[in-house]
Amino acid sequence: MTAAQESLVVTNLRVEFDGFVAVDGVSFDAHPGEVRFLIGPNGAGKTTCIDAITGLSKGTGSATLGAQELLGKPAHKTVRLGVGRTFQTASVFEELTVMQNLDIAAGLHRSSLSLLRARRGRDSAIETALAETGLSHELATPAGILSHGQKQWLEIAMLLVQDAKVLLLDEPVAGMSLDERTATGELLGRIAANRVVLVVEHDMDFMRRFATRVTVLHQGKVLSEGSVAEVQADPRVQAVYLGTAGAEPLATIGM
Ligand SMILES: Nc1ncnc2c1ncn2[C@@H]1O[C@H](COP(=O)(O)OP(=O)(O)OP(=O)(O)O)[C@@H](O)[C@H]1O
Repeated sequence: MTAAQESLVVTNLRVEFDGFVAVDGVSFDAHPGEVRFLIGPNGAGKTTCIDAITGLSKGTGSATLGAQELLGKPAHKTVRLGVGRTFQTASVFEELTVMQNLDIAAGLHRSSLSLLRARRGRDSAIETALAETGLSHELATPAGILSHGQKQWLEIAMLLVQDAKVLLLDEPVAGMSLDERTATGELLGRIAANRVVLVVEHDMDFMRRFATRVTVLHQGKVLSEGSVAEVQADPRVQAVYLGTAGAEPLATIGM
């Protein structure tokens, strides 16, 4: 796969819903080679940031991938520019096999009938995505009976097959076992080598283990940014996680 080494740069992003400012002047950047985390208590504006970047919500300010402005583009054009995302609930085709899901992602324009037939040859992007995500032994498995973790990995594999330059992952380890979380963290580290990987996550243990850089949002604004150690040591972050309903207690996040 040949994803370009372009960075995602978000500048002064603002999203308003009927007068309520959900994202208020947020700036951050994410580069290939790092596993970037966006954390914050419930309602901090994390998902809304991703929605704005991917064209699902209207935002002002700027979000660029290389020289391309993403804001204001419809969602399908953002996808074509190489920006892929996953949702908290995996959105795979449950009745189709792993291979058929990947075929669809690869945009191989086959008839419905041929999609239902076992395939002989596989293209190299699919081979690589299968190997990366550890799904090579599940080719013929209907996606609906994959484990929760495997469904998330299939979604990631679908983005890899599309050669996404940016992967925006919304709570990718929610509901996963500890082993699946570890496997996911290791997967993210591998695929981030030449792509932008931005993870929205509530799981603080996962964040501590796998984040290379973290932005903390609170009430629509950037509260803190830095390495895991830096944001954990930031008294403003500690105060938010101590005093905000819905946030995990400090003991859980190790602050
Ligand atoms: N379509 C919408 N219309 C109105 N308000 C919205 C809409 N989407 C989000 N919001 C509000 O914007 C704020 C930020 O929501 P968002 O989902 O981005 O937070 P979050 O940090 O992702 O939270 P969580 O961790 O709970 O998913 C919340 O107060 C939410 O209720």
